[in-house]
Amino acid sequence: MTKLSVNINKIATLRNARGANNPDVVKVAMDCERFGAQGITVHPRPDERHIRYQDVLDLATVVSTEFNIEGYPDQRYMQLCKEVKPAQATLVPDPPDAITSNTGWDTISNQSQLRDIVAELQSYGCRVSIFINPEDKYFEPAKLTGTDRVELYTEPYASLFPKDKEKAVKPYVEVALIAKELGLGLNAGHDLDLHNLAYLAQSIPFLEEVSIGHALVCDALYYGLQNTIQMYRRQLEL
Ligand SMILES: CC(=O)[C@@H](O)[C@H](O)COP(=O)(O)O
Ligand SMILES: NCC(=O)COP(=O)(O)O
Repeated sequence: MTKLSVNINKIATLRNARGANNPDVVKVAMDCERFGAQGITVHPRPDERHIRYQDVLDLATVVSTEFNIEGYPDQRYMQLCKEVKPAQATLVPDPPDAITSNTGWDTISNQSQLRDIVAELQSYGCRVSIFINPEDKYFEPAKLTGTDRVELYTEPYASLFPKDKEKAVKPYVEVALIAKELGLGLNAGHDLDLHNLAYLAQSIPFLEEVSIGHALVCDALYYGLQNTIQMYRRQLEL
């Protein structure tokens, strides 16, 4: 069964809008777990516009499910992972000014850099996942970095899904089979929501984890956080 990791970046965005501590991201993370989240994901960015580095340290003391820290592996990210030792470190190639993640790694030209980073993170006890586009050429080079998993960048799937879901999922199913053959674990994320999630999970039955933030937090405005998490969990159980 595919696990649901809730990305709480957008909770921090809301908190930061007023400068005080409402909503409290630590409390929300604990509540997400109580409501059924099987992991908590954060993606601190250098400008700390949502999750702050201190939040990550605070969350590390309370998260009892799987803690997943995403980010570009600069010095600060590596130091954070060394200190926190999250269950999973997800490497994302975002430049510092990216509004949100918009592509996966070129694992061909960055292979030796990634190999060193993966080895360092694994030496801290982290499982490592590399954010990757659904293009077959990136998978063997990803395997050669020593990474444990890859996370499929699902924005292209999500944007095509309303028009043609079969066409949208096809490249993902193809690369998922390559990943499986190579012995790479498989995660997915970005722009997944209540409409497109079940079809992806059913099309790739060995998908291990999805991380979902933006749409889930938007849905929580209408359905409440507890209901929403349960609704997402049910999509993964269909
Ligand atoms: C890797 C990925 O797809 C997510 O981490 C996404 O980048 C969330 O980050 P933001 O919340 O900053 O958009
Ligand atoms: N890794 C993807 C993630 O954590 C959440 O992405 P989104 O649901 O906020 O687009």
